[in-house]
Amino acid sequence: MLNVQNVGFSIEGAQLLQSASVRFEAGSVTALIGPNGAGKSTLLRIMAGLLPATQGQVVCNGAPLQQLTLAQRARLMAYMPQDVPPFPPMPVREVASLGRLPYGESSAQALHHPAVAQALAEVGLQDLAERPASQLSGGERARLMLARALAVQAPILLADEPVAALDPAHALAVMQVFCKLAAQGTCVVVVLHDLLLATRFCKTLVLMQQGHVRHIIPPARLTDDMVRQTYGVTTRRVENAVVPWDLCTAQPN
Ligand SMILES: Nc1ncnc2c1ncn2[C@@H]1O[C@H](COP(=O)(O)OP(=O)(O)OP(=O)(O)O)[C@@H](O)[C@H]1O
Repeated sequence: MLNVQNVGFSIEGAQLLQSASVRFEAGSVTALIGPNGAGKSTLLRIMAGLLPATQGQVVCNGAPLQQLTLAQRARLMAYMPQDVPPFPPMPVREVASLGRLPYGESSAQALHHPAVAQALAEVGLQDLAERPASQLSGGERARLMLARALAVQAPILLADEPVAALDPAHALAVMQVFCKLAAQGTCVVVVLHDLLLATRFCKTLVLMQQGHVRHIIPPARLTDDMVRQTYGVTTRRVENAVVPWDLCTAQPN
Protein backbone atom coordinates (compact mmCIF):
# COMPACT_ATOMS: atom_id res chain seq x y z
CA MET A 1 0.00 0.00 0.00
CA LEU A 2 2.82 2.38 0.92
CA ASN A 3 6.17 1.60 -0.62
CA VAL A 4 9.22 3.51 0.56
CA GLN A 5 11.83 3.06 -2.14
CA ASN A 6 15.44 3.93 -1.41
CA VAL A 7 14.41 7.09 0.43
CA GLY A 8 17.05 9.41 1.82
CA PHE A 9 16.88 12.84 3.38
CA SER A 10 19.63 15.36 3.95
CA ILE A 11 19.54 18.94 5.14
CA GLU A 12 22.35 21.46 5.55
CA GLY A 13 24.93 18.72 4.95
CA ALA A 14 23.41 16.38 7.55
CA GLN A 15 22.16 13.01 6.24
CA LEU A 16 19.16 12.26 8.48
CA LEU A 17 17.87 9.27 6.54
CA GLN A 18 19.93 6.83 4.46
CA SER A 19 18.42 4.88 1.57
CA ALA A 20 15.44 3.45 3.46
CA SER A 21 13.36 0.84 1.67
CA VAL A 22 10.26 -0.55 3.42
CA ARG A 23 6.83 -1.77 2.27
CA PHE A 24 3.87 -1.07 4.52
CA GLU A 25 0.91 -3.35 3.85
CA ALA A 26 -2.81 -2.78 4.21
CA GLY A 27 -4.32 -4.62 7.17
CA SER A 28 -1.30 -4.49 9.44
CA VAL A 29 0.19 -2.46 12.27
CA THR A 30 3.86 -1.66 11.76
CA ALA A 31 6.00 -0.03 14.43
CA LEU A 32 8.91 2.26 13.66
CA ILE A 33 11.24 1.77 16.61
CA GLY A 34 14.74 2.98 17.45
CA PRO A 35 16.53 5.36 19.79
CA ASN A 36 16.08 9.14 19.94
CA GLY A 37 17.34 10.74 16.76
CA ALA A 38 17.23 7.51 14.73
CA GLY A 39 15.17 9.14 11.96
CA LYS A 40 11.73 7.70 12.72
CA SER A 41 9.82 11.01 12.58
CA THR A 42 11.79 12.05 9.50
CA LEU A 43 10.72 8.87 7.71
CA LEU A 44 7.11 9.21 8.85
CA ARG A 45 6.95 12.84 7.70
CA ILE A 46 8.33 11.90 4.30
CA MET A 47 5.72 9.12 4.05
CA ALA A 48 3.03 11.67 4.90
CA GLY A 49 4.32 13.99 2.18
CA LEU A 50 5.20 16.69 4.73
CA LEU A 51 8.91 16.51 4.01
CA PRO A 52 10.29 16.03 0.50
CA ALA A 53 12.72 13.10 0.15
CA THR A 54 16.07 14.20 -1.24
CA GLN A 55 16.59 10.70 -2.66
CA GLY A 56 14.24 7.91 -3.76
CA GLN A 57 10.46 8.02 -3.62
CA VAL A 58 7.35 6.95 -1.73
CA VAL A 59 4.80 5.08 -3.82
CA CYS A 60 1.23 4.96 -2.58
CA ASN A 61 -1.11 2.39 -4.14
CA GLY A 62 1.13 2.34 -7.22
CA ALA A 63 1.38 6.12 -7.64
CA PRO A 64 4.38 8.22 -6.57
CA LEU A 65 3.29 10.46 -3.71
CA GLN A 66 4.12 13.68 -5.53
CA GLN A 67 1.68 12.74 -8.32
CA LEU A 68 -1.24 12.78 -5.90
CA THR A 69 -3.05 16.05 -5.26
CA LEU A 70 -3.11 17.44 -1.74
CA ALA A 71 -6.81 16.60 -1.52
CA GLN A 72 -6.18 12.99 -2.58
CA ARG A 73 -3.38 12.65 -0.04
CA ALA A 74 -5.50 14.17 2.73
CA ARG A 75 -8.17 11.50 2.20
CA LEU A 76 -5.68 8.69 1.77
CA MET A 77 -3.55 9.34 4.83
CA ALA A 78 -4.23 10.55 8.34
CA TYR A 79 -1.23 11.82 10.25
CA MET A 80 -0.78 12.41 13.95
CA PRO A 81 2.30 14.54 14.68
CA GLN A 82 4.64 13.93 17.59
CA ASP A 83 4.34 17.46 18.94
CA VAL A 84 0.90 18.37 20.19
CA PRO A 85 0.30 22.12 19.78
CA PRO A 86 -1.53 24.18 22.39
CA PHE A 87 -5.18 24.19 21.43
CA PRO A 88 -7.40 27.27 21.17
CA PRO A 89 -10.40 27.34 23.53
CA MET A 90 -12.64 25.56 21.04
CA PRO A 91 -14.62 22.48 22.09
CA VAL A 92 -12.89 19.11 21.95
CA ARG A 93 -15.52 17.82 19.48
CA GLU A 94 -14.77 20.70 17.11
CA VAL A 95 -11.04 19.97 17.13
CA ALA A 96 -11.72 16.28 16.35
CA SER A 97 -14.07 17.32 13.54
CA LEU A 98 -11.14 19.01 11.77
CA GLY A 99 -10.29 15.48 10.66
CA ARG A 100 -13.26 15.74 8.29
CA LEU A 101 -11.79 18.75 6.42
CA PRO A 102 -10.53 16.65 3.47
CA TYR A 103 -14.13 15.78 2.55
CA GLY A 104 -15.37 19.34 2.07
CA GLU A 105 -18.22 18.90 4.54
CA SER A 106 -19.76 21.96 6.20
CA SER A 107 -18.62 22.54 9.79
CA ALA A 108 -22.04 21.43 11.05
CA GLN A 109 -21.90 18.24 8.98
CA ALA A 110 -18.37 17.54 10.15
CA LEU A 111 -19.24 18.22 13.78
CA HIS A 112 -22.06 15.67 13.72
CA HIS A 113 -20.40 13.10 11.48
CA PRO A 114 -20.49 9.66 13.15
CA ALA A 115 -16.75 9.29 12.53
CA VAL A 116 -16.11 12.15 14.98
CA ALA A 117 -18.19 10.65 17.81
CA GLN A 118 -16.60 7.26 17.14
CA ALA A 119 -13.07 8.70 17.17
CA LEU A 120 -13.71 10.51 20.48
CA ALA A 121 -15.08 7.31 22.00
CA GLU A 122 -12.12 5.28 20.75
CA VAL A 123 -9.68 7.54 22.60
CA GLY A 124 -11.95 7.84 25.66
CA LEU A 125 -12.78 11.54 25.22
CA GLN A 126 -16.53 11.26 24.68
CA ASP A 127 -17.28 12.71 28.13
CA LEU A 128 -15.03 15.72 27.46
CA ALA A 129 -16.46 16.46 24.00
CA GLU A 130 -17.87 19.87 24.94
CA ARG A 131 -14.93 20.97 27.11
CA PRO A 132 -12.62 23.68 25.70
CA ALA A 133 -9.61 21.86 24.23
CA SER A 134 -7.34 24.45 25.87
CA GLN A 135 -8.22 22.92 29.27
CA LEU A 136 -7.04 19.39 28.45
CA SER A 137 -4.13 17.67 30.18
CA GLY A 138 -1.09 16.54 28.20
CA GLY A 139 -2.32 12.97 27.74
CA GLU A 140 -5.83 14.17 26.87
CA ARG A 141 -4.36 16.53 24.25
CA ALA A 142 -2.44 13.63 22.69
CA ARG A 143 -5.64 11.56 22.61
CA LEU A 144 -7.46 14.44 20.94
CA MET A 145 -4.78 14.67 18.23
CA LEU A 146 -5.26 10.97 17.66
CA ALA A 147 -9.05 11.38 17.56
CA ARG A 148 -8.66 14.04 14.86
CA ALA A 149 -6.57 11.59 12.82
CA LEU A 150 -9.01 8.71 13.42
CA ALA A 151 -11.93 10.92 12.30
CA VAL A 152 -10.40 11.03 8.81
CA GLN A 153 -11.13 7.29 8.45
CA ALA A 154 -8.27 7.13 5.97
CA PRO A 155 -6.95 3.84 4.62
CA ILE A 156 -3.48 4.80 5.91
CA LEU A 157 -2.88 6.00 9.47
CA LEU A 158 0.53 7.41 10.37
CA ALA A 159 0.95 8.17 14.09
CA ASP A 160 4.10 9.57 15.68
CA GLU A 161 4.45 8.43 19.29
CA PRO A 162 0.69 8.37 19.93
CA VAL A 163 0.99 6.64 23.30
CA ALA A 164 4.07 8.40 24.70
CA ALA A 165 1.99 10.59 27.03
CA LEU A 166 -0.74 8.06 27.83
CA ASP A 167 -1.37 6.09 31.01
CA PRO A 168 -1.24 2.27 30.68
CA ALA A 169 -4.99 1.80 30.23
CA HIS A 170 -5.30 4.40 27.49
CA ALA A 171 -2.09 3.18 25.82
CA LEU A 172 -3.48 -0.37 25.70
CA ALA A 173 -6.83 0.89 24.43
CA VAL A 174 -5.15 2.86 21.64
CA MET A 175 -3.06 -0.14 20.58
CA GLN A 176 -6.27 -2.18 20.47
CA VAL A 177 -7.87 0.47 18.25
CA PHE A 178 -4.89 0.21 15.87
CA CYS A 179 -5.28 -3.57 15.74
CA LYS A 180 -9.02 -3.24 15.09
CA LEU A 181 -8.38 -0.78 12.25
CA ALA A 182 -5.77 -3.12 10.78
CA ALA A 183 -8.26 -5.99 10.94
CA GLN A 184 -10.61 -3.77 8.88
CA GLY A 185 -7.89 -3.25 6.26
CA THR A 186 -6.16 -0.03 7.40
CA CYS A 187 -2.42 0.32 6.97
CA VAL A 188 -1.26 1.55 10.38
CA VAL A 189 2.29 2.84 10.89
CA VAL A 190 3.14 3.97 14.38
CA VAL A 191 6.31 5.33 15.96
CA LEU A 192 6.80 3.73 19.35
CA HIS A 193 9.36 3.83 22.13
CA ASP A 194 7.51 1.25 24.20
CA LEU A 195 9.04 -2.05 23.13
CA LEU A 196 6.51 -4.02 25.15
CA LEU A 197 3.60 -2.51 23.19
CA ALA A 198 5.50 -2.73 19.90
CA THR A 199 6.36 -6.41 20.29
CA ARG A 200 2.96 -7.32 21.70
CA PHE A 201 0.67 -5.54 19.25
CA CYS A 202 2.52 -4.93 15.98
CA LYS A 203 2.87 -7.33 13.09
CA THR A 204 6.16 -5.87 11.86
CA LEU A 205 8.93 -3.88 13.48
CA VAL A 206 11.12 -1.49 11.50
CA LEU A 207 14.18 -0.99 13.66
CA MET A 208 16.03 2.22 12.88
CA GLN A 209 19.35 3.56 14.09
CA GLN A 210 21.38 6.60 13.03
CA GLY A 211 19.27 7.23 9.94
CA HIS A 212 19.43 3.61 8.75
CA VAL A 213 16.73 0.95 8.65
CA ARG A 214 18.61 -1.85 10.40
CA HIS A 215 15.96 -4.58 10.53
CA ILE A 216 12.46 -5.25 9.20
CA ILE A 217 11.19 -8.16 11.24
CA PRO A 218 8.20 -9.69 13.00
CA PRO A 219 8.39 -9.11 16.79
CA ALA A 220 9.29 -12.76 17.41
CA ARG A 221 12.57 -12.17 15.58
CA LEU A 222 13.64 -9.18 17.68
CA THR A 223 16.61 -10.62 19.54
CA ASP A 224 18.20 -9.46 22.77
CA ASP A 225 21.36 -8.72 20.77
CA MET A 226 19.49 -6.40 18.39
CA VAL A 227 18.03 -4.47 21.32
CA ARG A 228 21.37 -4.32 23.10
CA GLN A 229 23.21 -3.11 20.00
CA THR A 230 20.56 -0.52 19.12
CA TYR A 231 19.52 0.84 22.51
CA GLY A 232 22.31 -0.28 24.84
CA VAL A 233 19.89 -2.06 27.17
CA THR A 234 19.31 -5.64 28.27
CA THR A 235 15.87 -7.22 27.96
CA ARG A 236 13.44 -9.49 29.74
CA ARG A 237 10.50 -11.29 28.13
CA VAL A 238 6.87 -11.30 29.19
CA GLU A 239 5.14 -13.96 27.13
CA ASN A 240 6.52 -13.04 23.69
CA ALA A 241 6.86 -9.33 24.36
CA VAL A 242 10.17 -7.59 25.07
CA VAL A 243 10.75 -5.39 28.12
CA PRO A 244 13.86 -3.18 28.38
CA TRP A 245 15.46 -4.11 31.67
CA ASP A 246 18.87 -2.65 32.44
CA LEU A 247 21.52 -0.45 30.91
CA CYS A 248 24.38 -2.38 29.33
CA THR A 249 27.77 -1.63 30.76
CA ALA A 250 29.13 -1.46 27.21
CA GLN A 251 28.17 1.50 25.04
CA PRO A 252 25.68 0.77 22.21
CA ASN A 253 27.20 0.43 18.73
N1 LIG B 1 17.37 20.73 10.40
C1 LIG B 1 18.15 19.76 10.93
N2 LIG B 1 19.48 19.82 10.78
C2 LIG B 1 20.27 18.86 11.31
N3 LIG B 1 19.80 17.79 11.98
C3 LIG B 1 18.49 17.70 12.14
C4 LIG B 1 17.58 18.65 11.62
N4 LIG B 1 16.33 18.26 11.93
C5 LIG B 1 16.45 17.11 12.62
N5 LIG B 1 17.73 16.77 12.75
C6 LIG B 1 18.29 15.56 13.41
O1 LIG B 1 17.82 14.44 12.69
C7 LIG B 1 17.81 13.31 13.54
C8 LIG B 1 16.55 12.50 13.28
O2 LIG B 1 15.44 13.20 13.83
P1 LIG B 1 14.03 12.49 13.99
O3 LIG B 1 13.10 13.48 14.59
O4 LIG B 1 13.64 11.86 12.70
O5 LIG B 1 14.40 11.35 15.04
P2 LIG B 1 13.45 10.34 15.81
O6 LIG B 1 13.97 8.95 15.56
O7 LIG B 1 12.03 10.58 15.50
O8 LIG B 1 13.78 10.75 17.31
P3 LIG B 1 12.90 10.82 18.68
O9 LIG B 1 12.72 9.41 19.14
O10 LIG B 1 13.80 11.58 19.59
O11 LIG B 1 11.63 11.52 18.39
C9 LIG B 1 17.98 13.83 14.95
O12 LIG B 1 19.27 13.52 15.41
C10 LIG B 1 17.79 15.33 14.82
O13 LIG B 1 18.58 16.03 15.74
